[in-house]
Amino acid sequence: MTFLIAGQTPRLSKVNLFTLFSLWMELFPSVEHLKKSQVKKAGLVVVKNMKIVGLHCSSAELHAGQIALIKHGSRLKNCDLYFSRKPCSTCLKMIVNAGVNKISYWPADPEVSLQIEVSNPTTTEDAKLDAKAVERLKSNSRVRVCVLLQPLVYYMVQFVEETSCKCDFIQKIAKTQPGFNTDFYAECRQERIKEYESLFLISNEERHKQILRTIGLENLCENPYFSNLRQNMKDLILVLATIAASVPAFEHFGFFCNGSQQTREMYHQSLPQEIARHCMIQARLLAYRTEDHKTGVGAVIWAEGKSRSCDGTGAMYFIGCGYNAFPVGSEYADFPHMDDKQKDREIRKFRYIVHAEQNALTFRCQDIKPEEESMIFVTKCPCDECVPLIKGAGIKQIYAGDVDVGRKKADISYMKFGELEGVSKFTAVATKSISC
Ligand SMILES: Nc1ccn([C@H]2C[C@H](O)[C@@H](COP(=O)(O)OP(=O)(O)OP(=O)(O)O)O2)c(=O)n1
Repeated sequence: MTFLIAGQTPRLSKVNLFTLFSLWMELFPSVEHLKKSQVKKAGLVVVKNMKIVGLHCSSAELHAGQIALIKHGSRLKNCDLYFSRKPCSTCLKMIVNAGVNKISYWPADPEVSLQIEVSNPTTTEDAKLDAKAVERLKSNSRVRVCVLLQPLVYYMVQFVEETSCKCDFIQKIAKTQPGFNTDFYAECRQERIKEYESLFLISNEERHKQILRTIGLENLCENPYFSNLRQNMKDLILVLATIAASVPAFEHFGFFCNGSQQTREMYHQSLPQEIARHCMIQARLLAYRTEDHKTGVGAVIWAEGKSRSCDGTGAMYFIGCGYNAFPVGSEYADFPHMDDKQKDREIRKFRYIVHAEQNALTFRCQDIKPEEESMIFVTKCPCDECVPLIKGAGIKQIYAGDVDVGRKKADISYMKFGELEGVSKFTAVATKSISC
Protein backbone atom coordinates (compact mmCIF):
# COMPACT_ATOMS: atom_id res chain seq x y z
CA MET A 1 0.00 0.00 0.00
CA THR A 2 1.41 3.38 -0.92
CA PHE A 3 0.79 6.20 1.50
CA LEU A 4 2.32 8.90 -0.60
CA ILE A 5 1.10 11.40 -3.06
CA ALA A 6 3.72 12.00 -5.76
CA GLY A 7 5.89 14.99 -4.92
CA GLN A 8 5.13 14.86 -1.20
CA THR A 9 7.92 12.95 0.38
CA PRO A 10 8.18 13.23 4.17
CA ARG A 11 11.60 14.27 5.47
CA LEU A 12 13.34 13.76 8.78
CA SER A 13 13.95 17.05 10.55
CA LYS A 14 17.59 17.86 11.25
CA VAL A 15 16.96 17.65 14.98
CA ASN A 16 15.50 14.17 14.64
CA LEU A 17 18.32 13.12 12.34
CA PHE A 18 20.89 14.21 14.94
CA THR A 19 18.89 12.52 17.71
CA LEU A 20 18.73 9.26 15.73
CA PHE A 21 22.44 9.49 14.99
CA SER A 22 23.16 9.85 18.72
CA LEU A 23 21.20 6.66 19.48
CA TRP A 24 22.86 4.91 16.58
CA MET A 25 26.34 5.95 17.78
CA GLU A 26 25.58 4.36 21.14
CA LEU A 27 25.29 1.15 19.15
CA PHE A 28 28.63 1.57 17.36
CA PRO A 29 30.19 -1.92 17.44
CA SER A 30 32.56 -1.87 20.41
CA VAL A 31 36.19 -2.30 19.55
CA GLU A 32 36.94 -3.17 23.15
CA HIS A 33 35.23 -5.08 25.89
CA LEU A 34 32.94 -2.78 27.90
CA LYS A 35 32.35 -3.86 31.47
CA LYS A 36 28.84 -3.85 32.81
CA SER A 37 28.69 -0.78 35.02
CA GLN A 38 26.41 1.91 36.28
CA VAL A 39 27.84 4.29 33.69
CA LYS A 40 26.13 3.42 30.44
CA LYS A 41 27.67 3.70 27.01
CA ALA A 42 26.43 6.85 25.25
CA GLY A 43 26.47 8.09 21.67
CA LEU A 44 27.23 11.70 20.82
CA VAL A 45 26.81 13.91 17.77
CA VAL A 46 28.64 17.24 17.64
CA VAL A 47 26.92 19.77 15.39
CA LYS A 48 28.24 23.13 14.22
CA ASN A 49 26.06 25.46 12.12
CA MET A 50 23.57 22.59 11.76
CA LYS A 51 26.25 20.32 10.22
CA ILE A 52 27.66 17.21 11.88
CA VAL A 53 31.32 17.70 12.79
CA GLY A 54 31.82 14.74 15.11
CA LEU A 55 30.37 11.29 15.79
CA HIS A 56 31.56 9.63 18.97
CA CYS A 57 30.70 7.03 21.57
CA SER A 58 31.98 6.17 25.02
CA SER A 59 34.94 3.83 25.33
CA ALA A 60 35.89 1.54 28.22
CA GLU A 61 37.80 4.38 29.88
CA LEU A 62 36.12 7.59 28.77
CA HIS A 63 32.61 8.98 28.56
CA ALA A 64 31.36 10.38 25.25
CA GLY A 65 31.50 13.95 26.62
CA GLN A 66 35.12 13.52 27.70
CA ILE A 67 36.00 12.22 24.26
CA ALA A 68 34.34 15.24 22.63
CA LEU A 69 36.47 17.49 24.82
CA ILE A 70 39.68 15.69 23.92
CA LYS A 71 38.86 15.64 20.20
CA HIS A 72 37.39 19.13 19.73
CA GLY A 73 38.72 21.19 22.68
CA SER A 74 37.74 24.84 22.41
CA ARG A 75 36.24 24.20 18.96
CA LEU A 76 33.21 23.00 20.94
CA LYS A 77 32.32 26.65 21.43
CA ASN A 78 28.89 27.38 19.90
CA CYS A 79 28.37 23.72 18.95
CA ASP A 80 25.18 21.79 19.66
CA LEU A 81 25.67 18.39 21.28
CA TYR A 82 23.19 15.55 20.94
CA PHE A 83 23.60 12.78 23.52
CA SER A 84 21.82 9.44 23.61
CA ARG A 85 21.73 9.78 27.42
CA LYS A 86 21.76 12.78 29.70
CA PRO A 87 25.47 13.31 30.40
CA CYS A 88 26.92 13.05 33.90
CA SER A 89 28.18 16.04 35.90
CA THR A 90 31.85 15.23 35.20
CA CYS A 91 31.25 15.68 31.48
CA LEU A 92 28.72 18.46 31.75
CA LYS A 93 30.95 20.85 33.72
CA MET A 94 33.67 20.65 31.04
CA ILE A 95 31.25 20.96 28.13
CA VAL A 96 29.51 23.95 29.69
CA ASN A 97 32.93 25.46 30.32
CA ALA A 98 33.87 25.05 26.64
CA GLY A 99 30.99 27.36 25.69
CA VAL A 100 28.74 24.99 23.78
CA ASN A 101 25.44 26.39 22.59
CA LYS A 102 22.96 23.62 23.33
CA ILE A 103 22.93 20.12 24.76
CA SER A 104 20.13 17.81 23.77
CA TYR A 105 19.63 14.40 25.31
CA TRP A 106 17.33 11.41 24.90
CA PRO A 107 14.85 11.45 27.80
CA ALA A 108 15.28 7.95 29.20
CA ASP A 109 17.87 6.44 31.52
CA PRO A 110 20.81 8.88 31.89
CA GLU A 111 24.50 8.09 31.46
CA VAL A 112 24.81 7.38 35.18
CA SER A 113 21.97 4.91 35.25
CA LEU A 114 18.97 5.49 37.49
CA GLN A 115 17.53 2.08 36.81
CA ILE A 116 17.30 0.78 40.35
CA GLU A 117 19.66 -2.03 41.07
CA VAL A 118 18.15 -3.96 43.93
CA SER A 119 21.50 -5.53 44.69
CA ASN A 120 23.30 -2.22 45.16
CA PRO A 121 21.25 0.69 46.54
CA THR A 122 24.33 2.90 47.17
CA THR A 123 25.05 3.17 43.46
CA THR A 124 21.51 4.46 42.94
CA GLU A 125 22.15 7.02 45.66
CA ASP A 126 25.28 8.16 43.81
CA ALA A 127 23.32 8.36 40.58
CA LYS A 128 20.72 10.58 42.27
CA LEU A 129 23.46 12.87 43.61
CA ASP A 130 24.93 13.10 40.14
CA ALA A 131 21.51 13.98 38.67
CA LYS A 132 21.26 16.80 41.24
CA ALA A 133 24.69 18.13 40.33
CA VAL A 134 23.70 18.07 36.66
CA GLU A 135 20.61 20.14 37.46
CA ARG A 136 22.69 22.68 39.38
CA LEU A 137 25.20 22.96 36.51
CA LYS A 138 22.30 23.39 34.14
CA SER A 139 20.56 26.13 36.09
CA ASN A 140 23.78 28.07 36.72
CA SER A 141 25.03 28.10 33.15
CA ARG A 142 23.88 29.82 30.02
CA VAL A 143 23.88 26.56 28.08
CA ARG A 144 20.50 25.13 27.14
CA VAL A 145 20.34 21.54 28.37
CA CYS A 146 17.13 20.20 26.92
CA VAL A 147 15.16 17.54 25.11
CA LEU A 148 14.91 18.59 21.48
CA LEU A 149 13.20 15.62 19.90
CA GLN A 150 10.29 16.47 17.66
CA PRO A 151 7.22 14.51 16.52
CA LEU A 152 7.82 12.89 13.16
CA VAL A 153 6.02 14.36 10.18
CA TYR A 154 2.89 12.62 8.98
CA TYR A 155 3.53 9.30 7.18
CA MET A 156 7.23 9.27 8.03
CA VAL A 157 7.13 5.84 9.68
CA GLN A 158 5.18 4.32 6.78
CA PHE A 159 7.46 5.97 4.25
CA VAL A 160 10.57 4.60 5.95
CA GLU A 161 8.99 1.12 6.03
CA GLU A 162 8.10 1.20 2.33
CA THR A 163 11.41 2.55 1.14
CA SER A 164 13.56 0.38 3.42
CA CYS A 165 11.97 -2.74 2.09
CA LYS A 166 12.75 -1.60 -1.47
CA CYS A 167 16.30 -0.49 -0.82
CA ASP A 168 19.24 -1.96 -2.76
CA PHE A 169 20.47 -4.22 0.03
CA ILE A 170 17.13 -5.87 0.79
CA GLN A 171 16.31 -6.33 -2.88
CA LYS A 172 19.67 -7.93 -3.48
CA ILE A 173 19.26 -10.43 -0.67
CA ALA A 174 15.61 -11.05 -1.60
CA LYS A 175 16.71 -12.16 -5.07
CA THR A 176 18.56 -15.05 -3.49
CA GLN A 177 15.49 -16.19 -1.53
CA PRO A 178 13.27 -18.96 -2.75
CA GLY A 179 10.19 -17.28 -4.22
CA PHE A 180 11.93 -13.85 -4.08
CA ASN A 181 10.49 -12.64 -0.79
CA THR A 182 11.39 -10.13 1.87
CA ASP A 183 10.08 -12.06 4.90
CA PHE A 184 13.59 -12.11 6.34
CA TYR A 185 13.43 -8.32 6.42
CA ALA A 186 10.22 -8.24 8.49
CA GLU A 187 11.74 -10.72 10.93
CA CYS A 188 14.95 -8.77 11.27
CA ARG A 189 13.00 -5.54 11.78
CA GLN A 190 10.96 -7.08 14.62
CA GLU A 191 14.15 -8.20 16.34
CA ARG A 192 15.68 -4.73 16.03
CA ILE A 193 12.51 -3.08 17.42
CA LYS A 194 12.61 -5.33 20.47
CA GLU A 195 16.30 -4.78 21.02
CA TYR A 196 16.19 -0.98 20.69
CA GLU A 197 13.04 -0.60 22.78
CA SER A 198 14.71 -2.44 25.63
CA LEU A 199 17.76 -0.18 25.35
CA PHE A 200 16.20 3.20 24.71
CA LEU A 201 12.76 3.00 26.29
CA ILE A 202 11.87 2.32 29.89
CA SER A 203 9.14 -0.28 29.58
CA ASN A 204 7.55 0.45 32.93
CA GLU A 205 5.77 3.81 32.63
CA GLU A 206 5.90 4.57 36.38
CA ARG A 207 9.64 3.89 36.42
CA HIS A 208 10.04 6.18 33.41
CA LYS A 209 8.17 8.97 35.21
CA GLN A 210 10.36 8.52 38.29
CA ILE A 211 13.46 8.92 36.18
CA LEU A 212 12.06 11.97 34.38
CA ARG A 213 11.35 13.58 37.76
CA THR A 214 14.87 12.87 38.99
CA ILE A 215 16.44 14.44 35.91
CA GLY A 216 14.37 17.62 36.09
CA LEU A 217 11.68 16.74 33.56
CA GLU A 218 8.69 16.66 35.93
CA ASN A 219 6.66 18.77 33.48
CA LEU A 220 6.74 15.84 31.05
CA CYS A 221 5.22 13.45 33.59
CA GLU A 222 1.59 14.52 33.17
CA ASN A 223 -0.66 13.45 30.32
CA PRO A 224 -1.01 14.21 27.49
CA TYR A 225 2.68 15.30 27.56
CA PHE A 226 3.90 12.00 28.93
CA SER A 227 2.04 9.84 26.42
CA ASN A 228 3.06 12.17 23.58
CA LEU A 229 6.67 11.96 24.65
CA ARG A 230 6.57 8.16 24.75
CA GLN A 231 4.86 8.04 21.38
CA ASN A 232 7.56 10.28 19.85
CA MET A 233 10.26 8.12 21.36
CA LYS A 234 8.60 4.92 20.12
CA ASP A 235 8.23 6.33 16.60
CA LEU A 236 11.87 7.33 16.45
CA ILE A 237 12.93 3.90 17.69
CA LEU A 238 10.71 2.35 15.03
CA VAL A 239 12.37 4.44 12.33
CA LEU A 240 15.82 3.51 13.60
CA ALA A 241 14.97 -0.19 13.77
CA THR A 242 13.41 -0.15 10.29
CA ILE A 243 16.42 1.55 8.75
CA ALA A 244 18.89 -0.65 10.64
CA ALA A 245 17.05 -3.74 9.38
CA SER A 246 17.44 -2.51 5.79
CA VAL A 247 21.14 -3.36 5.89
CA PRO A 248 20.81 -6.66 7.73
CA ALA A 249 23.45 -9.05 8.99
CA PHE A 250 22.00 -11.79 6.86
CA GLU A 251 23.58 -15.21 6.46
CA HIS A 252 26.61 -14.94 4.15
CA PHE A 253 25.87 -11.44 2.94
CA GLY A 254 28.32 -8.68 3.60
CA PHE A 255 30.32 -5.93 1.91
CA PHE A 256 32.95 -7.53 -0.26
CA CYS A 257 35.00 -6.68 -3.32
CA ASN A 258 33.80 -8.46 -6.40
CA GLY A 259 35.28 -11.97 -6.45
CA SER A 260 37.95 -11.46 -9.06
CA GLN A 261 39.08 -8.12 -7.64
CA GLN A 262 39.40 -9.21 -4.05
CA THR A 263 43.03 -9.65 -3.17
CA ARG A 264 44.34 -10.73 0.20
CA GLU A 265 45.63 -7.19 0.72
CA MET A 266 42.17 -5.72 0.17
CA TYR A 267 40.68 -8.31 2.46
CA HIS A 268 42.94 -7.16 5.27
CA GLN A 269 42.32 -3.47 4.59
CA SER A 270 38.58 -3.85 4.57
CA LEU A 271 36.56 -3.02 7.66
CA PRO A 272 34.97 -5.59 9.96
CA GLN A 273 31.54 -6.29 8.51
CA GLU A 274 29.64 -4.97 11.53
CA ILE A 275 31.40 -1.59 11.28
CA ALA A 276 30.80 -1.38 7.52
CA ARG A 277 27.13 -2.14 8.15
CA HIS A 278 26.96 0.45 10.91
CA CYS A 279 28.33 3.18 8.65
CA MET A 280 26.07 2.19 5.75
CA ILE A 281 23.09 2.55 8.10
CA GLN A 282 24.32 6.07 8.91
CA ALA A 283 24.18 6.77 5.16
CA ARG A 284 20.67 5.28 5.03
CA LEU A 285 19.56 7.62 7.83
CA LEU A 286 20.93 10.61 5.93
CA ALA A 287 18.97 9.63 2.83
CA TYR A 288 15.76 10.59 4.68
CA ARG A 289 16.82 14.25 4.52
CA THR A 290 16.84 14.20 0.72
CA GLU A 291 15.21 16.97 -1.30
CA ASP A 292 14.72 14.63 -4.26
CA HIS A 293 11.11 13.40 -4.15
CA LYS A 294 11.93 10.16 -5.84
CA THR A 295 15.38 9.01 -4.85
CA GLY A 296 16.96 9.70 -1.47
CA VAL A 297 20.69 9.07 -1.25
CA GLY A 298 22.95 9.40 1.78
CA ALA A 299 26.75 9.36 2.02
CA VAL A 300 29.16 9.38 4.93
CA ILE A 301 32.95 9.54 4.91
CA TRP A 302 35.11 8.02 7.67
CA ALA A 303 38.84 7.51 7.98
CA GLU A 304 40.89 5.04 9.93
CA GLY A 305 43.82 6.63 11.77
CA LYS A 306 47.18 4.87 12.05
CA SER A 307 46.50 3.87 15.63
CA ARG A 308 43.56 3.54 17.96
CA SER A 309 42.44 6.71 19.63
CA CYS A 310 40.56 7.21 22.90
CA ASP A 311 37.21 7.21 21.07
CA GLY A 312 34.83 4.28 21.38
CA THR A 313 35.02 4.17 17.58
CA GLY A 314 38.63 2.95 17.86
CA ALA A 315 40.85 4.24 15.06
CA MET A 316 37.86 5.36 13.01
CA TYR A 317 36.99 9.03 12.88
CA PHE A 318 34.29 10.98 11.09
CA ILE A 319 35.13 13.18 8.10
CA GLY A 320 31.85 14.32 6.59
CA CYS A 321 28.35 13.40 5.46
CA GLY A 322 25.64 14.53 3.09
CA TYR A 323 22.49 13.73 1.15
CA ASN A 324 21.22 14.73 -2.27
CA ALA A 325 19.64 18.17 -2.27
CA PHE A 326 19.38 21.41 -4.19
CA PRO A 327 22.14 23.98 -3.63
CA VAL A 328 22.24 25.39 -0.10
CA GLY A 329 19.87 28.27 0.40
CA SER A 330 17.57 27.47 -2.52
CA GLU A 331 13.82 27.63 -2.07
CA TYR A 332 11.33 24.95 -3.04
CA ALA A 333 10.22 26.67 -6.25
CA ASP A 334 13.70 27.61 -7.52
CA PHE A 335 14.43 24.38 -9.41
CA PRO A 336 12.56 21.67 -11.27
CA HIS A 337 11.83 18.47 -9.35
CA MET A 338 10.88 16.30 -12.32
CA ASP A 339 12.76 13.25 -13.61
CA ASP A 340 13.27 11.84 -17.09
CA LYS A 341 9.96 10.02 -17.16
CA GLN A 342 8.00 13.15 -16.48
CA LYS A 343 9.25 16.14 -18.42
CA ASP A 344 11.44 17.55 -21.18
CA ARG A 345 15.17 17.59 -20.60
CA GLU A 346 15.19 21.28 -19.90
CA ILE A 347 13.01 21.09 -16.86
CA ARG A 348 14.38 18.02 -15.15
CA LYS A 349 16.05 17.94 -11.72
CA PHE A 350 19.37 16.40 -12.69
CA ARG A 351 21.42 19.50 -13.49
CA TYR A 352 20.52 21.12 -10.19
CA ILE A 353 20.67 18.44 -7.52
CA VAL A 354 23.92 18.21 -5.61
CA HIS A 355 24.63 14.53 -4.99
CA ALA A 356 25.08 12.98 -1.55
CA GLU A 357 28.80 12.32 -2.13
CA GLN A 358 29.31 15.89 -3.37
CA ASN A 359 27.72 17.33 -0.24
CA ALA A 360 29.73 14.97 1.99
CA LEU A 361 32.95 16.15 0.32
CA THR A 362 32.01 19.83 0.30
CA PHE A 363 31.00 20.05 3.93
CA ARG A 364 33.61 17.70 5.38
CA CYS A 365 35.11 18.83 8.66
CA GLN A 366 38.47 17.09 8.30
CA ASP A 367 41.03 16.69 5.54
CA ILE A 368 41.36 13.40 3.73
CA LYS A 369 44.92 12.30 4.54
CA PRO A 370 46.66 10.34 1.79
CA GLU A 371 48.57 8.17 4.28
CA GLU A 372 45.38 6.92 5.96
CA GLU A 373 42.59 4.62 4.89
CA SER A 374 39.53 6.70 4.11
CA MET A 375 36.18 5.30 3.06
CA ILE A 376 32.90 6.56 1.73
CA PHE A 377 29.59 4.77 2.35
CA VAL A 378 26.88 5.56 -0.20
CA THR A 379 23.41 4.05 -0.28
CA LYS A 380 23.41 3.99 -4.08
CA CYS A 381 26.02 3.35 -6.75
CA PRO A 382 28.19 6.47 -7.27
CA CYS A 383 27.29 8.00 -10.64
CA ASP A 384 29.70 9.12 -13.38
CA GLU A 385 29.78 12.66 -11.98
CA CYS A 386 30.87 11.44 -8.54
CA VAL A 387 33.28 8.59 -9.29
CA PRO A 388 36.15 10.92 -10.41
CA LEU A 389 35.46 13.22 -7.44
CA ILE A 390 35.76 10.37 -4.95
CA LYS A 391 38.96 9.11 -6.54
CA GLY A 392 40.39 12.62 -6.89
CA ALA A 393 39.70 13.37 -3.23
CA GLY A 394 41.95 10.44 -2.32
CA ILE A 395 39.26 8.24 -0.80
CA LYS A 396 40.59 4.69 -0.75
CA GLN A 397 37.48 2.58 -0.32
CA ILE A 398 33.90 2.84 -1.54
CA TYR A 399 31.10 0.89 0.12
CA ALA A 400 27.99 1.25 -2.01
CA GLY A 401 24.78 -0.17 -3.34
CA ASP A 402 25.37 -1.54 -6.83
CA VAL A 403 21.92 -2.15 -8.25
CA ASP A 404 22.43 0.54 -10.92
CA VAL A 405 26.01 -0.36 -11.93
CA GLY A 406 26.51 -0.15 -15.69
CA ARG A 407 23.19 1.61 -16.31
CA LYS A 408 22.87 4.63 -18.52
CA LYS A 409 19.71 6.57 -17.82
CA ALA A 410 18.51 9.64 -19.67
CA ASP A 411 20.31 12.22 -17.51
CA ILE A 412 22.46 10.24 -15.12
CA SER A 413 24.68 7.26 -15.76
CA TYR A 414 26.48 4.69 -13.68
CA MET A 415 29.10 3.41 -16.12
CA LYS A 416 32.34 4.53 -14.43
CA PHE A 417 31.97 2.71 -11.11
CA GLY A 418 32.48 -0.70 -12.68
CA GLU A 419 35.61 0.44 -14.51
CA LEU A 420 37.07 2.42 -11.61
CA GLU A 421 40.57 1.30 -10.63
CA GLY A 422 42.81 2.28 -7.75
CA VAL A 423 39.93 2.51 -5.26
CA SER A 424 38.64 -0.63 -3.52
CA LYS A 425 34.93 -1.17 -4.12
CA PHE A 426 32.80 -3.06 -1.63
CA THR A 427 29.23 -3.96 -2.45
CA ALA A 428 26.69 -6.16 -0.70
CA VAL A 429 27.29 -9.67 -1.94
CA ALA A 430 27.30 -13.20 -0.61
CA THR A 431 30.70 -14.26 0.77
CA LYS A 432 33.19 -15.15 -1.92
CA SER A 433 36.45 -16.93 -1.45
CA ILE A 434 39.51 -14.71 -1.58
CA SER A 435 41.68 -15.01 -4.64
CA CYS A 436 45.31 -14.04 -4.23
N1 LIG B 1 25.44 8.00 -5.92
C1 LIG B 1 24.41 8.80 -6.11
C2 LIG B 1 23.46 8.50 -7.10
C3 LIG B 1 22.39 9.36 -7.26
N2 LIG B 1 22.26 10.45 -6.46
C4 LIG B 1 21.08 11.29 -6.56
C5 LIG B 1 21.06 12.33 -7.61
C6 LIG B 1 19.58 12.44 -7.90
O1 LIG B 1 18.94 13.22 -6.92
C7 LIG B 1 19.05 11.02 -7.74
C8 LIG B 1 19.00 10.24 -9.03
O2 LIG B 1 18.64 8.95 -8.74
P1 LIG B 1 18.27 7.86 -9.88
O3 LIG B 1 19.44 7.55 -10.73
O4 LIG B 1 17.62 6.70 -9.19
O5 LIG B 1 17.20 8.60 -10.82
P2 LIG B 1 15.67 8.87 -10.54
O6 LIG B 1 15.53 9.53 -9.20
O7 LIG B 1 15.14 9.62 -11.72
O8 LIG B 1 14.99 7.43 -10.49
P3 LIG B 1 14.83 6.29 -11.65
O9 LIG B 1 15.60 5.14 -11.09
O10 LIG B 1 13.35 6.03 -11.76
O11 LIG B 1 15.40 6.83 -12.92
O12 LIG B 1 19.96 10.43 -6.79
C9 LIG B 1 23.21 10.73 -5.49
O13 LIG B 1 23.05 11.69 -4.74
N3 LIG B 1 24.29 9.89 -5.35
